[in-house]
Amino acid sequence: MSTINVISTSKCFGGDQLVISHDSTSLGCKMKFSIFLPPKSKDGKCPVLYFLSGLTCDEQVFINKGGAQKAAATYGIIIVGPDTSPRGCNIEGETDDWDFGVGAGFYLDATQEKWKKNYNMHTYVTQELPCFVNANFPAIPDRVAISGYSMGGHGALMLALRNPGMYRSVSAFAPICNPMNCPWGKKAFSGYLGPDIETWKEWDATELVAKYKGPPLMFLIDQGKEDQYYKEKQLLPENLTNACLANKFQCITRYQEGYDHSFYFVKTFIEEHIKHHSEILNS
Ligand SMILES: N[C@@H](CCC(=O)N[C@@H](CSC=O)C(=O)NCC(=O)O)C(=O)O
Repeated sequence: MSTINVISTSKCFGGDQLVISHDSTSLGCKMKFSIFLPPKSKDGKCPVLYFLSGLTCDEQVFINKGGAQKAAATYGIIIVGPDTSPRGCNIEGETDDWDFGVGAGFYLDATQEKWKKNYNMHTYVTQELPCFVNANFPAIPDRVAISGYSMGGHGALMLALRNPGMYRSVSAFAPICNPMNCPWGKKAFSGYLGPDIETWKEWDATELVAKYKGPPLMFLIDQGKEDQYYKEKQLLPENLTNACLANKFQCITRYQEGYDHSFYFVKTFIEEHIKHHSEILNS
C-alpha cells in the first residue's frame, strides 16, 4: 500500500474536503483524488459514492463545480473523485488531443503496447483506489455507489456492469452511452484497444447490458435536451435505453428541458442523485 499524502484539507458544510496524492501501481504514476468526508464520518464509517469525471477534467473540477458537498454532508455520504487518466507518464502524444490520452482515460484497461503500462483506469478505480480509500478513511467497504458525468457517466455504467455486486447504486449525468458507435469512443477504443471491434464490446455499456448476470441493479440517468454533444450524437442514450428494454434491465432516463452539457446541469441535479444513492446505500 502506497503512502498517503494530504495535499489540501478544507472544512466544508461541517465536513472536510480533502485532496490526496499517492503512488499508483496500476497506473505507474503519482495520482491525485478528491475525497469529501461528511460530518457523520467523525463518529463512524459511512457509505461511499465514487464520482467519475469527464473529458479534460482532473480531480479538482467536480469538487469546485459539482456542488455535491452540501448534500453529501446532509446524507452522510463520502464522495471520492478520481482523476480521469494517468498523468506525467511521458508517452509520446499523450497530451496532443483533449479527447484522448491525458484527461481521457475512458476508465478501461488499455491493451495496446504504447498505452497498456499506464492506461489502466478500470483496475485503478475498481481495485487499487477502493483498497487505498478503505485503508485510510472511514468508508464502509460494501456500501458503495458510483456516478459520473459524460465520459465518467459511461465509466460509472460500464464499471457497474463489468463488476456485478461491487456497486449497490448507479447513476449518470449525460453519459456517453454507446462509445463504440460515437466519434469520441471510436477514437479512444481504437487507440487504447486496437482495431478489433469485438474487444470494444467488453468496454461498452450498451453492449454489456445484454451480458449482465449480477444482482438486480438500476440506472438513474439525467440527460439535458439542449446538450450540444447529445445533438452531435456523441452520447446516444437511446441506444442504451433500447438495450435495457430488450434485456429487462431497469433504466430511468430523465430528459431535462433546456439543460446543456455543463456543470450547471450537473449541479442542478446532484442533490437528487446523492439522495437516491443514500436511500439505496442505507437500505
Ligand atoms: N474541449 C472543451 C470541452 C470539453 C468538455 O466539455 N469536457 C466536459 C466533459 S465532456 C465528456 O466527457 C467537462 O467536464 N469539462 C470540464 C468543465 O469544467 O466543464 C474543453 O477543453 O473544455
